[in-house]
Amino acid sequence: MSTASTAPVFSVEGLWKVFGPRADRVPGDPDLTALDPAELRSRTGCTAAVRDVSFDVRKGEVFVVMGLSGSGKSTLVRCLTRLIEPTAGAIAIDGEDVRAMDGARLRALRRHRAAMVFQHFGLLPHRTVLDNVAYGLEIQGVGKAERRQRAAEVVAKVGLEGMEQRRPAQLSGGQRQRVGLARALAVDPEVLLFDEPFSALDPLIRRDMQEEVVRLHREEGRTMVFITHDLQEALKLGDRIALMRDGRVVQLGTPEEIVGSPADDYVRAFVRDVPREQVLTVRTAMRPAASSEETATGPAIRPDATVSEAIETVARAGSPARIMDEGRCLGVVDPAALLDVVAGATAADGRAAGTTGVPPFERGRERGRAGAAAPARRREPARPTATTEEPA
Ligand SMILES: Nc1ncnc2c1ncn2[C@@H]1O[C@H](COP(=O)(O)OP(=O)(O)OP(=O)(O)O)[C@@H](O)[C@H]1O
Repeated sequence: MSTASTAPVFSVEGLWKVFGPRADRVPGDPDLTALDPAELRSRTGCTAAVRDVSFDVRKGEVFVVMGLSGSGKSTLVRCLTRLIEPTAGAIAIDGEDVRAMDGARLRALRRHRAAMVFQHFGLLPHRTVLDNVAYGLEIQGVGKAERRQRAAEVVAKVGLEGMEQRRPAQLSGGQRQRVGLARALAVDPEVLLFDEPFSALDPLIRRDMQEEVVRLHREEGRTMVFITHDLQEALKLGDRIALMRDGRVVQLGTPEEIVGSPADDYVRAFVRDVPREQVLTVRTAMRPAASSEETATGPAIRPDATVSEAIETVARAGSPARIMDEGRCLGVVDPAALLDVVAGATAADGRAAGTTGVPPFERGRERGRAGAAAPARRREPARPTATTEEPA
C-alpha cells in the first residue's frame, strides 16, 4: 500500500475541550484531570467535554463517533474544523496544523475540505432544491452556469431527480436530508462530517438514508466522519468506531473488534444485545486445518464472511467449511466453534480465537482493510440492537 493511501486525513493528538471558567488550566493539571466529571464540575465549574482524545481518520474510511447523549461526540467533531475552539492538543488535516490556521484558511477548510451535514439541514426555505444545493458553490464564487450544472449532477446522485424546482416545504424529512447531503457533496469536499444527520427521521426513511450513505461511500470512497448515538447505525456504517464515554474514547476499533473484544465492562454492556454472528467474521471461529484432507475438501467461504453466513454454509454442507483467500486455505470452521460465537463463548474463553475474539494475526489485516480506500462490506444486524440507554 502506498504512503499516500495510508496517510491520515485527520490526525488528532491529546485533544481537550473544556467548557467553563479558566478552562485552559484543566488539561495540564493532574489533580484536576484525575477528577471524575461531577467532581470536576463542583470543584472548578468546568465540563471536560473532550478529554485527552487521540485518533487518526484514514483516507477512504467511514469513521464513526458513537456514544450516549452528552458523551462529547458533537464537541469532538466540531473541534476538527474549529467550529468549537479546542482547549489543548493537536489537530492536523493532511499534515497541516488546523490550530494554526487563520480565519481565511479556516473558512476554506470548512467550505472545501471538510463539509458538515447537520441534523437540521439548514435549507433556505425560499430557494428551490437546485438552488439550495448550489448554495455552497455560490459561496465559493463558482459561476451560475457551472454551479447549476454541478448541482443538477449531485441532485441526481442522491435520488432527487425531478424535484429540482420544489421548495423545502414541499419535501419530506428524508428528501430534505438528501438536499442537505447533496449540498455538502456539491462542493466535493475531501471529508464529509455528519452530525447525527438521521436521528430526526422515522425508522424506514432513516434506513434508506443509511443505505444512501453506504452506496455513496462505495461509489466514491469519500472519507466520512459520522456521529451517532445509535449502535446499530454505527455497526452498519462504520469501518471503525470510536466509542465515547464522558469525553474519553473508551474503545476505537472495527465493529468486529468492538463486538468481539469489548475493551471494558462499559463497552461489553453497550454491545450486549448485538447478534454477534452477524457482525463477527469467520476468522473469529477459525482453527487450523487438522489434515491435508481438511485443507482440500468442504465448502469454501471468504475470510470476511460473517459467522451467520458460515453457519448456513456449514449446515447445508453437513461438514466443516474452509476459509479460502485467493486459493489459499487459511483455516477451517466447524459447527461447534460457530455456535460458540453465537453463544458468546469465544471472546470469554478464547477457545477458538485467542482471548480477544479476533486472532492477533488477523487484527493487523483488519486494520489495513479499514484503512484502505475500498470500503468494507457492510454488516447489518437484522433485529433492533440499539442500546441507547445507559448500560447497567
Ligand atoms: N457550550 C457549552 N458550554 C458548556 N457545556 C457544554 C457546551 N456544549 C456542550 N457542553 C457539555 O459538554 C458535554 C458534551 O456535549 P456534546 O454535545 O458534545 O455531547 P454529545 O455526545 O454530542 O451529545 P448529544 O448526543 O446529546 O448531542 C455535555 O456534558 C454538554 O453538556
